[in-house]
Amino acid sequence: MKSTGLVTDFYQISMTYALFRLGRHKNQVVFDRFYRQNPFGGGYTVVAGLSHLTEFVNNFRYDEEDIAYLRSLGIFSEEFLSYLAGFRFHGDIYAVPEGTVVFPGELLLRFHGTTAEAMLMETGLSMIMNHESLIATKARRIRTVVGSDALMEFGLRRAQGQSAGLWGARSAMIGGFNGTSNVEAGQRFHIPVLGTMAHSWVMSFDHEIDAFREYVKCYHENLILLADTYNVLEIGVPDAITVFHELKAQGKLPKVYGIRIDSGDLAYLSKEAKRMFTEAGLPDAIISGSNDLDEYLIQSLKHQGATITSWGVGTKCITADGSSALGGVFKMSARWEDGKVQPVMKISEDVHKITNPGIKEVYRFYRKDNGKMITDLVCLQGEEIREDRDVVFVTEAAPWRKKHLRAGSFTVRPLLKPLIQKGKAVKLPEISEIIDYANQEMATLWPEYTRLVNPDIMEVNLSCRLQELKKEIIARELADKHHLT
Ligand SMILES: Nc1ncnc2c1ncn2[C@@H]1O[C@H](COP(=O)(O)OP(=O)(O)OP(=O)(O)O)[C@@H](O)[C@H]1O
Ligand SMILES: O=P(O)(O)OC[C@H]1O[C@H](OP(=O)(O)OP(=O)(O)O)[C@H](O)[C@@H]1O
Ligand SMILES: O=C(O)c1cccnc1
Repeated sequence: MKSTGLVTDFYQISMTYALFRLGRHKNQVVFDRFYRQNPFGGGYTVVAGLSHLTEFVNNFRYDEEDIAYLRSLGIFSEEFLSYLAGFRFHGDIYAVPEGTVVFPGELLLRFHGTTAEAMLMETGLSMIMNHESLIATKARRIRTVVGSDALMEFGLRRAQGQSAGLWGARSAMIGGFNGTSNVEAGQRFHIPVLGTMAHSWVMSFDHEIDAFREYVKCYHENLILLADTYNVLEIGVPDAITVFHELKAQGKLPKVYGIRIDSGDLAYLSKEAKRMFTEAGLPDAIISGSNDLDEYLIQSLKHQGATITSWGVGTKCITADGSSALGGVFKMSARWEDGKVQPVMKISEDVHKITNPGIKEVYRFYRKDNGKMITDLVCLQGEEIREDRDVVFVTEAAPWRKKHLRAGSFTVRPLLKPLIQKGKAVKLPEISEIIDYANQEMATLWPEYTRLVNPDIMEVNLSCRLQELKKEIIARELADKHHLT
């Protein structure tokens, strides 16, 4: 596999070089990954990207041609270039598993390594997780409105590049799609490849009915005929009915058969088509719909009584229409000084940009009686969280607001799991397990958090000890700044 060492921003390499010259590149640090705002104005984000991330880390090295290119810039010493030539990640990464539903401000990934490792790898790590989590989230929004209908990912032709199409298709599966038209994704990730037929097939014949007849001679299952090349209700549906009657007479009508409508008024056309199929004795015919669909259009079509139960979604999912990026960030939270760990934080004029210091864990609380999610807690490593003790959450911005959980009324689990240990990736779950887990995760959220517009936002709590540590660091920094000590 190609090396990924150059998949970074130039400043990461120039800073690493400067640290190298100072002899500080091997200092140990901890970085946190989190995001500040849900995409699409929604109530959550779905984590995706860890499989790609482990590939990225495994291949993070500088090959001869990478070194030759860096040498050609005429900036770096030979000593530094030979350090890069031997560079490998030896640290640890803990991450919230793919398919987990997460919220703004909470810790999603904790990176332990040298300063050089953190700097060189930050950009690629963020790029992968921001992209794939964004697509998984868009897909999940679409899944929440289609219910149990079939959902096909059709976006490759409109994806922003091959890699976005490939990894986007995998992310869409984590977000709840049933399969993809992207054949490379089927091969790489063992996910179902699905599809119907294009106008080019119908237009390769003089008459639409010939195109349908030849297709059903060749294929005997999943016979979804594209019915809108000429006129859905006057030509497409009658032709499909004729062909399905012919198959029925031969005892060859499969379980899955029907039409796809890709233009016009999808509500009206699908209702009429369903009526025509039913009157023709084909009530099981599936009506599939596509054409620039997204979660809002599908919701509207359902409200209009559309009879579509199989949805093809391309452009709007693969390009994450409505939110061009997930703004996940990667910030230092601790560093080692003279063998001792020092919590650090970014103090900003903009209160939203203040970070949380120290080595932290994140816990999720569920109601014991119905399994629904209650809240999340970010705390310092070593804080004891137990199901047999009461827990009190204190709102950071309004300390008079307290929420009590009685011992025995909740279950709790840590969200971060080891992803890379001493530079080696742990075995990740199969995609089918990730998909099952993602579906279970969503089921723990009340619908108030999953509605498309103005959803409730799950509160992420900071433990009292973490809040204290933050206050201490801020007070110390401000005192230093104003020479008060
Ligand atoms: N009943 C409906 N209510 C709301 N929007 C609909 C309805 N039916 C279709 N749409 C959506 O309206 C948009 C425009 O549909 P239209 O058939 O005009 O598409 P088009 O892109 O012009 O057609 P074509 O794909 O043939 O070029 C599409 O996104 C389509 O999914
Ligand atoms: O609409 P999307 O959600 O992106 O789904 C994928 C689209 O790709 C195909 O269209 P094609 O490229 O043939 O062009 P068309 O829009 O003219 O049908 C297909 O017929 C869908 O309309
Ligand atoms: O299989 C299909 O129907 C399909 C595939 C890609 C794009 N549009 C439709």
